[in-house]
Formats: sequence, C-alpha cells, structure tokens
Amino acid sequence: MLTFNRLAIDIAHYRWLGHTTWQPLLSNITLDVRPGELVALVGSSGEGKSLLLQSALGLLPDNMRCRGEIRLDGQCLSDTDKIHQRGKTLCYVPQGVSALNPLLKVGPQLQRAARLSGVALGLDDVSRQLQQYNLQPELVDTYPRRLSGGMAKRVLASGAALTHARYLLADEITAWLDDEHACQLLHHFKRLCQQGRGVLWVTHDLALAARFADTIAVLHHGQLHETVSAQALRDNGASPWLQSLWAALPEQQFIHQRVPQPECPPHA
Ligand SMILES: Nc1ncnc2c1ncn2[C@@H]1O[C@H](COP(=O)(O)OP(=O)(O)OP(=O)(O)O)[C@@H](O)[C@H]1O
Repeated sequence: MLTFNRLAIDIAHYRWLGHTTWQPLLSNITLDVRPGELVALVGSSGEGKSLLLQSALGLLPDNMRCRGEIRLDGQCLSDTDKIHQRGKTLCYVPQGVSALNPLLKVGPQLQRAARLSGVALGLDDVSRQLQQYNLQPELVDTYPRRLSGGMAKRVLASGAALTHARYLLADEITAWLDDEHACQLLHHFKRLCQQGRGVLWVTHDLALAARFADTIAVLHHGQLHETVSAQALRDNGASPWLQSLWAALPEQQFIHQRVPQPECPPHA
C-alpha cells in the first residue's frame, strides 16, 4: 500500500540576509492507495495536487520541503528511497507533455521507461500497446513534436502502463481528451487496477471520477477535506458540499441548489 501519512508541503520565502520563512501549502494529508484501487484526487487549480504526487517521487522543487511520512508497504520512504523507487515501483505520469524527450522517438522512449521498471520490450510490443490506446502503431518511429496534445497524453499514459510499476501517479491523464478517448483511457487504467496495481489519479473531472474511481479524495484550502467512495457519492452519501458540486454537473441535470460552504463538517 502507498500511504501519505500526515504529509505537509511548505514553500520557502526568501527574505533579507538569507532569512527564510516557510508557508504551508498542504498540511496533515493522510491518504492510502491500495493495490487494485483507483483513487481520484480532486481539488481546485493550485491546491497542490501535482506537488503531492511529486512528493512521493522526491521531485519537489528545491524551494519546497515535505514533512510527515510517505510509506510503501508500511516502510517509510527516505529521500534516497523515493529516488530509487522512481520509475520502478512508483511511476509518474506528468501533467505536461513536455515530459516527452523531443530528441528521442516515441518507441525507444517507451522502451526506456519500461526497462527502468525491469521490463525488456521490443518495438513490436510498444506498437501493440499504442494500438490499444487508439494510437497508430507507426508512432513508435515518430518524434514527439508530431503528436497532438491529446495524442501525447495518451502516449505518456500508455507508456506508464507498459512499466511494471506497482503504483501509477497519474496527473490529469484525461485533460485535453474528448469523452470517448478519456473513457477508453480510464477503462485501461481500471484494468490495470484489476491486475493489482494502485493508481492515484489527479483530475478536475468529478463526473469521470465518480464513474471510474473507487475512492475520491478532495483537497481544499491545503487540507484533505474528505475521502469518500465513488459509490457513496453516487448514492448521496458524501458531504453536503461535495454532494452539491456533484448534483450541479451537467450529467446530473444541473440540479441547482445552494452550495454549502466546504468548511461545514462533512455530513453536518
Ligand atoms: N517552484 C515553485 N515555487 C513556488 N510555488 C510553486 C512552485 N511550483 C508550484 N508552486 C505553487 O504551488 C501551488 C500548487 O501547485 P500544483 O501544481 O501542485 O497545483 P495543482 O493543484 O496541481 O493545480 P492544477 O490543477 O492547476 O494543475 C500553486 O499555487 C503553484 O503556484
């Protein structure tokens, strides 16, 4: 199990004469991702969702510090462990497509990512994987600059799935995708979960989260506001605030009601 235990992330503010103050971005985040589970992490833009994923991989920028614990199968990860697990046990699917190396063709790039997790693949294997993600197999022989934004997102996601990493930390994998491609991609990720992998998926799409995730974790004002099963949300069992956001989605016929303040205790 991948566990964030009372995780906090602070940002440094440098002042005169080398004096530094730390401003909290996230505090007291406790969240589990179990093998076989798809956890959706939702929250407003700038809440710190991407940084939370990056903290597990030792990828926080130099001007940030992380407190609390990140545990893998019960064992607390040191900074060195995080670097060691990166790409092997924990695979990051970044939000930006600039993560693809512009100087390396897609096929060798995905082969390299798989190799890091201990899987040796031929270009034929990569082509087949691309086809499963509705991409042309010839893309193995293509440089990333020839991919559209949505194609590049699917290349990144399909590449992560090719690795043998037990946990995928997937940052907005469905952004820039139409509904059909987004659902196809999430069906693939659900299948990875059925095979025993754990996925922590950052998204702004509550409708997709309610449909595909097992658990939904909501960040608000630097805290974990609530963690609820997607089934509970669909059954009207989440906090009044989250339930109202859900009810206001087009998929729910925009049921209009006053949105309670998120500060209300859940289920108040
Ligand atoms: N190197 C940095 N120095 C200072 N602040 C930073 C740095 N990187 C990110 N931030 C700030 O940290 C906050 C959280 O960023 P993060 O990318 O995690 O947000 P997010 O929840 O993923 O947002 P979005 O949904 O828009 O992708 C933002 O306010 C961002 O400006």
